[in-house]
Amino acid sequence: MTTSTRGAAKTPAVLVLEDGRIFRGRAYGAVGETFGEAVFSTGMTGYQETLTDPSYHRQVVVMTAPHVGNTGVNDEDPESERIWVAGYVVRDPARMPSNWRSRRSLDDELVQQGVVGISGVDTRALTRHLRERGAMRVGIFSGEAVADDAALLARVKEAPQMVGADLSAEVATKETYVVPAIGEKRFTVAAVDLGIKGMTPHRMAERGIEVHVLPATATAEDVFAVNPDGVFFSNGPGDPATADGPVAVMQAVLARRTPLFGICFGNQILGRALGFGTYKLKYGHRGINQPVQDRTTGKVEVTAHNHGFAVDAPLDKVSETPYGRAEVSHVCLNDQVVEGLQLLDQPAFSVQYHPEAAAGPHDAAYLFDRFVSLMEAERA
Ligand SMILES: NC(=O)CC[C@H](N)C(=O)O
Repeated sequence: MTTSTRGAAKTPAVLVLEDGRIFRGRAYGAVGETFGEAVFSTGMTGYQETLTDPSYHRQVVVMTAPHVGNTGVNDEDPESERIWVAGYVVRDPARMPSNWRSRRSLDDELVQQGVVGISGVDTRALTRHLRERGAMRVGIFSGEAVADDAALLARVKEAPQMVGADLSAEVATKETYVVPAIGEKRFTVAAVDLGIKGMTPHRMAERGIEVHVLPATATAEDVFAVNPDGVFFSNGPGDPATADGPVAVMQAVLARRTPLFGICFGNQILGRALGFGTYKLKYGHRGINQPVQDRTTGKVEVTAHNHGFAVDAPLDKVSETPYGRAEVSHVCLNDQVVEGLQLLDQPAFSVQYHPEAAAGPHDAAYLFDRFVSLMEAERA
């Protein structure tokens, strides 16, 4: 591994997809090797939020925006304590970052955190390949890790798959912590951390909520011990089909009829708790300009997404579930994928996308207000 970005920029690197397609470029960030699921993000801004989103654990992120790193790295925008992406693929890294908040270059930050990346890749061709063939395993190799292509391909094929991956406990807090309400405290929420982003409790705190963030392994007793007005299930990495523990906790919350809100992985958990299945999308939704319709109001919002799986629920009818009637409340207008669920007989709902908007448009901020309204109604 090198700490000299200047040196790394000259180090050859190779990206090997599991179907044998190979892209050559130069080392970006740390020199070495890494493996993960290759996914692409179409966000033109917000690379710090992307890199530090725990939902990207074990994924190698390909940026479709051609210039990355232009605004450097600041201390305000990270969504967690560290970079979580397994690897980073860019076309043309900034040679000279410039922004009033910038503290260091993205290249240096990747080196410091040991994140292996590659630059100089035709990210448009790579993205088209992933759109056609679907998300798949990938390896990035630079420096001494470079070997003959067949040997590298064999190693990529040995890497773990995303289907069946149970990853929340690897990224979530080990200890409960409290994010205090900003201003007057109005509600207490128990938030089950499956890979939570920092902006999520912040958006609740802004609304007078004291947020108790609990580990992914929290039991229903742990959740109720907080005496919550509402319960929240966060975003997170991995395959929702493996999340039996959080599904059981959510079912206990539904049985008590405590107001409930879920984001992303939390939406998938609600789907499973209601008896729906989940499935892997061909190449997922990752970006900050995805059009979603709120079917309860008819309004279309532009939203931030990061999901590779989705809930399999009927779009055209109300479903009977063990917890009363449920319906699909939000749908993605690009591909009709389920983007939200709501119960009709009790205060519970979730969305597959990111109303905390870090990074992303703020169109969906009203969902935090909807959660507050459910808690208000329960109290009235
Ligand atoms: N951001 C998330 O919560 C992602 C959820 C899940 N890991 C998926 O890929 O669909």
